[in-house]
Amino acid sequence: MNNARALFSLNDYPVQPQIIHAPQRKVLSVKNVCKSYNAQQKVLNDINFDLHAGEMVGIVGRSGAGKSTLLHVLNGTHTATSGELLSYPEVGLPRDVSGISGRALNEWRSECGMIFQDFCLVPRLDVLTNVLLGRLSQTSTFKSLFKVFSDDDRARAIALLEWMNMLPHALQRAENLSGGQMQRVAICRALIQNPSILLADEPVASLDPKNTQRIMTALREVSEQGISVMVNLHSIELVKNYCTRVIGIAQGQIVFDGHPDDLNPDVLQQLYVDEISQLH
Ligand SMILES: Nc1ncnc2c1ncn2[C@@H]1O[C@H](COP(=O)(O)OP(=O)(O)OP(=O)(O)O)[C@@H](O)[C@H]1O
Repeated sequence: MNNARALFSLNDYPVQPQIIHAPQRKVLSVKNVCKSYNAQQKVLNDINFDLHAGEMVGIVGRSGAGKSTLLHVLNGTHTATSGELLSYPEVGLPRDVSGISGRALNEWRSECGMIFQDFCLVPRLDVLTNVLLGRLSQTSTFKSLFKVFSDDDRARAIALLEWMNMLPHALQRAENLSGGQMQRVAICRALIQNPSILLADEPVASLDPKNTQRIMTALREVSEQGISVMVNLHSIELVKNYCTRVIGIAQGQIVFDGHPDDLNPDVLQQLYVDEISQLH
């Protein structure tokens, strides 16, 4: 069991953030990935990077640059038009997870968990059940039909909710939560799948400063436990405060990949050139 898999185990609870020093194990290699939704536009154009355990990577770029598309392609919700996504398991050989389907794709989506912009919670179900739904891909069809979850799953869901200060809301319907609370539940649901990679698509887009800080701190704690976190952000300040690495995308291409401290005015100009020129 690696650090990521040990995360939030009941024995270790409460979580003690563990500082992990580079270099870390490679978990994913993105090679020459392109994505087009139609013949007119290449939304992702020759994307290449390696992802390592425990990294907290901010993805930045102007609206429409391709940030969401990148996360969807990594998680398999959208299929890459070309290129490879090499997943490096703890044991065994790397395998290309682009273009997989069926059960293999479900397994990959558990391994590479995603928090979607609209949370994707089931409004009429309570918070605890919403978190447990994250276990469905690892539960038999019969059990998932009747929402039968093991005691271990329940205990883990409760531990995650407690970590996120959401336990008092466990029996409340998801539809009655605030945006920040929904985001916290969505994080718990992604984590109950024991991912080695966690993708978050603009998780603080509509949150107030307190909830923003809470969510970003939680994501950083997750990364400190050895899970690779990739998070789409519109705030350079948040990238500098929370991320260990930043990937800048402009028109579907990576134009910067490095430490947040190295984001200089030239890079920012390149990333946000259209938005800046529109202000003048
Ligand atoms: N499902 C889709 N079908 C067709 N085009 C799409 C689809 N999803 C995104 N696009 C287009 O791909 C481009 C990149 O969109 P994407 O959502 O990845 O950008 P983004 O950088 O995440 O933007 P934002 O910051 O506004 O969320 C845009 O031109 C968008 O219109």
